[in-house]
Amino acid sequence: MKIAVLGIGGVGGIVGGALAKNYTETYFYVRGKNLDAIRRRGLRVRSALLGDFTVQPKLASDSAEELGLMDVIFVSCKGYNLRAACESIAPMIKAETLVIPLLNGVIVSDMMRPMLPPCLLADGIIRVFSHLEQPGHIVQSYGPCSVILGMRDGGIPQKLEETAAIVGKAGISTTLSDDILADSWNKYMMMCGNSVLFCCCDGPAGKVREHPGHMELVRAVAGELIAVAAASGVTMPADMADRYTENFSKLAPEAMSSLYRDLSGGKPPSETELDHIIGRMIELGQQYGVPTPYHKAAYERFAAK
Ligand SMILES: NC(=O)C1=CN([C@@H]2O[C@H](COP(=O)(O)OP(=O)(O)OC[C@H]3O[C@@H](n4cnc5c(N)ncnc54)[C@H](OP(=O)(O)O)[C@@H]3O)[C@@H](O)[C@H]2O)C=CC1
Ligand SMILES: CC(C)(CO)C(=O)C(=O)O
Repeated sequence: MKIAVLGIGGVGGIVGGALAKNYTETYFYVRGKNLDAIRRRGLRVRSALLGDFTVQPKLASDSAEELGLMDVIFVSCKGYNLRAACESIAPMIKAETLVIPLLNGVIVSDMMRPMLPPCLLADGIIRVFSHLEQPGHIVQSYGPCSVILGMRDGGIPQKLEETAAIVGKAGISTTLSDDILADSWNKYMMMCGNSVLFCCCDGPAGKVREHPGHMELVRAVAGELIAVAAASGVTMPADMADRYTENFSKLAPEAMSSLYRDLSGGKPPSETELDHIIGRMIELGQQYGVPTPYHKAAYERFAAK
């Protein structure tokens, strides 16, 4: 099976690096200085989980035509690049190609379906902290790296099973899920909910917790997510709001999400995942007639900057 990874940044770099080291039919869709560096010196990975190594994939290219048709494509760009990324990989897709987004967000496959030619489209959820240190150099300095893969309809096609086995053998703990909708909402709840809280209070977890009445705020944000999930047909566990509130109370005071880090660091909102993460929740709320006032407040606080 030919497996391509689009976007050799924090996520694509660790997944692509692990694959290239362990699986010969690995291809990178990568561009710019990153492509130049990988062509010259290979991809250097410094990972708390996988160790330090340098690898060359079978081929690294910014040309879909040169890479050719693929059996599997992991998509690991940021949300604001998703449409362009889907257009870029179209020539690599045949009807049997399995496309797996690893982006944050909720059921990203729903967003991608109209952007792609007919293909098998899965959802992927990755838990990792990794980044592109400099062109051709990926760092995962601490923590685990795990992936959950599944199809929106709950089925597990053979190609997904084979892909999970290959990623697992490459050292990344990989689970197949027959309820990826619930898994996706579960991670989104944390990523989106936390980002809303950081944005509303304009600070990390410690600053949110300094606010009098912050417990009510945390519960209200969780409530919006749970209500929209329910309206879309996904029932979260009955104690979800309690679990979410408890987990938030345990975050390190300096904890923040990548979205809030980007926004508070002054990146233009269009170069962050504000629309992809918080904007999407507002859209889903509108679609299902569920009010999302805290998501709107967080969004508006940064959208106009
Ligand atoms: N980093 C992490 O620890 C985690 C990230 N995530 C999520 O994973 C997703 C990816 O994040 P992350 O890896 O950090 O992002 P990065 O910005 O580090 O990497 C994204 C890469 O995609 C490349 N890219 C974008 N569009 C294209 C394209 N059309 N063709 C080729 N390459 C392209 C970018 O290249 P270029 O610079 O040329 O645009 C960049 O190298 C996000 O949704 C994020 O929220 C989820 C869990 C953890
Ligand atoms: C949830 C977390 C912190 C790590 O997976 C993340 O995805 C992010 O902040 O972008």
